[in-house]
Formats: sequence, structure tokens, C-alpha cells
Amino acid sequence: MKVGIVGAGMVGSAAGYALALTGAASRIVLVDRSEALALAQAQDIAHATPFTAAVTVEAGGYEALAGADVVILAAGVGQKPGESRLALLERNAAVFEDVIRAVLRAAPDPILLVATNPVDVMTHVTAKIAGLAPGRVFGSGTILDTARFRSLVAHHLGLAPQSIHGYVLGEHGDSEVLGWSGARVGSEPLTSVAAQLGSAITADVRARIDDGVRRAAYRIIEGKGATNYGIGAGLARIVQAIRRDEGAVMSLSLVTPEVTGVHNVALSLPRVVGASGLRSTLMPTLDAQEVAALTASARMLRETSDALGL
Ligand SMILES: NC(=O)C1=CN([C@@H]2O[C@H](COP(=O)(O)OP(=O)(O)OC[C@H]3O[C@@H](n4cnc5c(N)ncnc54)[C@H](O)[C@@H]3O)[C@@H](O)[C@H]2O)C=CC1
Ligand SMILES: CC(=O)C(=O)O
Repeated sequence: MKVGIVGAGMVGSAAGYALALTGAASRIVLVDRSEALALAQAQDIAHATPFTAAVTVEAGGYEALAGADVVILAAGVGQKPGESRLALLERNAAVFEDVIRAVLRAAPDPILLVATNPVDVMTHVTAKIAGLAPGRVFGSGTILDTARFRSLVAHHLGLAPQSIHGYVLGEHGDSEVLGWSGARVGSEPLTSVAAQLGSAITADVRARIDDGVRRAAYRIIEGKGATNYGIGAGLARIVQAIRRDEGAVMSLSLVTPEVTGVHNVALSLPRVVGASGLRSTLMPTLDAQEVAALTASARMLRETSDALGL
């Protein structure tokens, strides 16, 4: 599978590296407005390939994206310490006008996987500009927040994160909703397993995990200026699910006709990922508080999209 990555900075290069390590792509092409950066990143990742699956890694202009099955969009600016994701919108939406058209001139019908923040609104912007079939333009959404949720719950219980099943929904950002009520360990409700293990999910534990998920990006950016490894691994995992036509369920952002009464809004819900992109959406069972929080998140995103005329 040929995967293009536009934006070869922290996120794009981490995605390229994860794709090379996992073998999710057989050909990776990095494009950046800084040709020198794209070339340096491609060479550095290529030097890892003797230790990985068979994969070629190159840098190029947009024309090098011809034949790409998936194009990851990670171009634009990231947050400065203390800055919200939504504060990036105007700058990144302006960048995408040219980027999407240039990608589609080279590769007319790829799957477009958006990582640039604010990822939900950027997914909506991309879908509108690209005009591809529904399901072929989507965003990484809360895949990273879900991973953070699963790892923090796993750490609390002393279990493997792979055995924790639960999703973060709504905005990839401050208004996101942790789906506590539907969370499970294996096939058992989380609260029941936590009680059996003597590690109850008290209000304090819940608040600590919520904060750990919601504020993770702020803390990491304060410490190292960006986040990249978690999202890089998440993007590679999505590509792998596309390549293998897995039918894997992941929390991803898609322009959704209606969610809890809010229409035409891009946000994350559990979605089924396969060869054609996102095949369907699985609406989770939520308690009343979670429905209210998801509705508030959806309304906020809808209003933000309204301001852009989406
Ligand atoms: N979805 C998620 O979970 C996450 C999203 N992000 C977002 O990903 C985006 C990228 O973040 P970083 O890689 O840390 O930033 P970065 O600054 O390291 O890299 C961005 C790259 O985009 C390139 N670029 C800018 N305008 C361009 C254009 N018109 N054409 C081609 N390339 C262009 C820049 O030259 C730069 O190399 C940000 O918006 C950030 O907020 C970051 C982490 C997680
Ligand atoms: C930066 C960002 O969106 C994150 O790490 O969640």
C-alpha cells in the first residue's frame, strides 16, 4: 500500500516511522513545503528499514503522491504551550485550501486521513474541499484520547491496555467525552472488574483519569513542545486496518448527518474501518450525563463549522 504524508514535521515523521516499523505501508512518500525537511525525514526513516518490514521511503513534491491509496494530512501549525486546538483553526484552514487541491491533482481518489488540528473541523474542511465519497475523508479524531483513556484505566487496574475497551467521543479537544458507562474489561463492565480487583473507580480516580486524558496534550506540549509518538502509532494503526480491510472499530472523526439532534457535524464516534475507509458508525450506549456532554461537544463543533460556512 502506498501512503503519502503531507507535513513532515513531528506528527508526519512519527507516522512515517510507525508505518515503516509496523509494515502497514509498503511505500511511504513524505511531502512538505520544506523540501529539505521532507528529504531529511525520509532518509532518516529509510535508514530504519533494514530492521523493519519491506518498505521504501521517499520525499517528493505533490506529484510523487500519484497512486497513493491513503494520504495522511499533518501539515500546518501545532499548539504553543497553553494554546487550545481550536485556536489553530484559521491558520490551518487557510493552509488546507491549497494542500487538498494539490493532493487531489496528483491522486484523484485516495482515502484522506486528517491529523491536523483542530482535527474535527479540519476534517469537515477537507471533506468539503475534496468532495470524495463519504467515508473516504475522515480524521484521527479521538483515537489518541481513547488510547490515553485505555492506558490510564489499565494502569489503575494493573491490566493490559489492550484488554480495556472504551471510547472517548465527540471533539478531539477540551469538550471531549469519556465513555465511562460503556467501558469494559474483556467482556465485563469496568466497575465490576475494578471492584473484583480491589481497585474501585472512585470519583477521585475518575477525575484523575479524566484530567489525564483531557489535559495530556497540554502537559506534553509544555514539556517537549509537541506530541507525536502516540498519534504516529494511531495513524499507522488506522492505515493497517485499511490495508487489511479489518472492520476494526476505532473512535474516528467523520462528518455525521446527525448526532443527538445536532446535524452535519464532524466528531468522533466508534466507526468501522476497512478498505474503503469508514464503513459504518456504531452509536454507543451512553448515560444521560454523557449524552448531554456529547450534545454540548457536537453543538460547539457545529457552531465552529458554521463560522467557516461549512
Ligand atoms: N490529531 C491529533 O491527535 C494530533 C494532531 N496534531 C496536529 O498535527 C499538526 C502538525 O503538528 P506537528 O507535526 O507537531 O507540527 P510541525 O510544525 O512539526 O509540522 C508541521 C509541518 O507542516 C508543514 N507545512 C506547513 N504548511 C504546509 C503546506 N502548505 N504544505 C506542506 N507542508 C506544510 C511545515 O513545514 C511542517 O514541517 C498540528 O496541527 C498539530 O496540532 C498533533 C498531535 C496530535
Ligand atoms: C496535540 C494533540 O492534539 C494531542 O496530543 O492530543
